[in-house]
Amino acid sequence: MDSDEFDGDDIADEDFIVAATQATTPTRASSNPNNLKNNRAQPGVQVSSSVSLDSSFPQPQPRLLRVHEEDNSSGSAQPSRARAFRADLPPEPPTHHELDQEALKTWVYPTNLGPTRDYQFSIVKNGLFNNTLVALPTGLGKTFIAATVMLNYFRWMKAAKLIFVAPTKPLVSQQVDACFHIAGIPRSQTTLLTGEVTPALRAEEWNSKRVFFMTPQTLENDLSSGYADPKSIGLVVIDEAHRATGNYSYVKLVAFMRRFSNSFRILALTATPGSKVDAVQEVIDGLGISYVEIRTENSLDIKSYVHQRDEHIVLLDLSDEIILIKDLFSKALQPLVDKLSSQNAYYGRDPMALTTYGLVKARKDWFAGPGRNANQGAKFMITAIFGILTSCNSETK
Ligand SMILES: Nc1ncnc2c1ncn2[C@@H]1O[C@H](COP(=O)(O)OP(=O)(O)OP(=O)(O)O)[C@@H](O)[C@H]1O
Repeated sequence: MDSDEFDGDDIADEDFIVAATQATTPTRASSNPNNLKNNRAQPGVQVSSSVSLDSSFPQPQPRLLRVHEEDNSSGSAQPSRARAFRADLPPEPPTHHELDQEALKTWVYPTNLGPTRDYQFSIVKNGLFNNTLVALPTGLGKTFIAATVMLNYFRWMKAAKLIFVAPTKPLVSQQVDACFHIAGIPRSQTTLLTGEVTPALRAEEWNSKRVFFMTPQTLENDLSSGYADPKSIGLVVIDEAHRATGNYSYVKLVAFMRRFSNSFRILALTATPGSKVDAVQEVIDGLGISYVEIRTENSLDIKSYVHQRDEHIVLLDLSDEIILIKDLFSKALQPLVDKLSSQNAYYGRDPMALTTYGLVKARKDWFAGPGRNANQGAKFMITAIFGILTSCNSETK
């Protein structure tokens, strides 16, 4: 997991908590889109004995707990936190996805990694029924959590597509592995779609497969070029979700999907949610998050799983090639940065010192201040420049 946070500050654990608790989660209907039978204010859960999945699942079977959702108000393993006035909302229309009514009665939880960890169980439980942002320090099993949520949506939905997106191919491959080995999602139903896959094969895969592992850019392309039908998507798992700000693909693809469908679940995962309220809020707003699960290394329920780190910092000089690339990048971006500066929209002059958060904030400030009375042309230009610099900035970090 890389550590590119918004402003390059070291993030203090207290800041995580303060930022996440001060950020607000929207309660609009779209944050809770599926209206699955289980998609109501969270009832208590009961854990029955271990059972295996139905016979359509491949061997070797993962060991699973089968959990029955029951309408009881007692016995909840975890007290439900702020259920944000959901009862005040009008009933949601039923989902258009075809559901397996029998499978909907339970959700399953793999136990083949070892004893159940309470924090993972609780995060999975909430992630299944809410559009959730999970902030969990590195190495504590986000991959497992994602695989388990994917497994349940795979069972519940008969034909809907389930998508895992991560910014790099290695992160995508790690999840493919977990879905096969931990969750036992059938290999025949999954595909890893990189940019190199030919258009003909892409169309074929979108027609025949159910579980997709991709980078956000490839998903964005497939949605806009019509290979992927946004209405067919039932779950999107977003890794490295702290990137979901500004013009980054994550935000664009979720916005695009919501134009066609409100009936898909979002599970967003990150180890570095951002230390500022605004930054976390932007991720929440950008993805339509309705629930936040946040842990730091000091959280009581994860403390015993956090290993002491032995850190040796080795500073390496940049290679000549990297220095040349940085130089060229900097020269290419300089005119844009100068333009912003001449419009009083950004005060820094060094393209390599830009930060995503700084750009987002400067854009907001400009529109609220100097740019408020600017003509339409100037507004378009400033928006375009901020857009280009934000996406280039993600690449240079
Ligand atoms: N419940 C569990 N029991 C035993 N081992 C586990 C459990 N959950 C996760 N692990 C193991 O912990 C290790 C780290 O898990 P994983 O890679 O999912 O963490 P992560 O939070 O995704 O890390 P990163 O932030 O680096 O992506 C893996 O070897 C995984 O098998």
